[in-house]
Amino acid sequence: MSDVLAFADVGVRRGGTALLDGVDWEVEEGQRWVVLGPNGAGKTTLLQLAAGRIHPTSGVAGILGEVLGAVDVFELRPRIGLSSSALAAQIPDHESVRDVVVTASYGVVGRWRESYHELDHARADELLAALGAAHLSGRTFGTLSEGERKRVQIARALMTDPELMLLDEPAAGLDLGGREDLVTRLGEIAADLAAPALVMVTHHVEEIPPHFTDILLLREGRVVAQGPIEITLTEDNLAATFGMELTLEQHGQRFAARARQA
Ligand SMILES: Nc1ncnc2c1ncn2[C@@H]1O[C@H](COP(=O)(O)OP(=O)(O)OP(=O)(O)O)[C@@H](O)[C@H]1O
Repeated sequence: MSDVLAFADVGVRRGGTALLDGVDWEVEEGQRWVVLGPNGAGKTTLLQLAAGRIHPTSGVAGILGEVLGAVDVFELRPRIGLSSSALAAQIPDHESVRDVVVTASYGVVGRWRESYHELDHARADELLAALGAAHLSGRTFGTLSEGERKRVQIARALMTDPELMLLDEPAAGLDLGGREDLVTRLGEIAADLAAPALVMVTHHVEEIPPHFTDILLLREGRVVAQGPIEITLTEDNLAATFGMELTLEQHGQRFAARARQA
């Protein structure tokens, strides 16, 4: 198995602040990782590194067999799917949903719109259907609900057939039905052996989809614990991550946590 991500003693500093410190992390093909931690823990910073969008201040960050700093990131980025609200904010409101998805491949192959092959459109339709968004393909992005936008963003991130898929808080801002729908669909993607390695950032154990394999718990820029979910996601590790006593329940492949009552 080859490494998708190989971070060794990685740190990111801004001014006098350590956003990440001493992070060792390896993600292998076929793995589906959750990165869990409180606000400000450094989760988005970690994902930005994994996406090749920032460089470490210290340590070595390996991505898809290349080393950040010694590789042309513009060649690396198309191999990585990224879905985040910051990227979604750049999508024009008037763009049709089908174009939002199909244009993901424009930047990769650098072709003009006119020459886009019917296969690209078929792939976009297939991905929208897999995300339960086929009926939205003719709508403009600006008219979609938050939940619909999230599904379209994920279809877009999968369009280039990436080797690594990064999801930054995909369920943030969704109502209960929207969250459950998205978590179920992410579980289906995670169960698909042909799917890329996945890394999903979240604040909530309730949002961990079925079939995710591993978890990295982050607090104040440092790794609290990491490894297979079944042995790493414990009440003690959650308490150390969030700084409070928590009870953890497991229902099948789903989790729920709340404050421990006195
Ligand atoms: N350019 C910067 N200069 C100084 N501090 C920064 C900078 N960028 C981020 N930070 C700080 O680094 C910390 C980690 O930020 P990051 O966005 O990675 O956390 P996060 O875990 O994703 O948080 P959230 O869950 O709230 O989105 C935060 O305290 C943030 O304020």
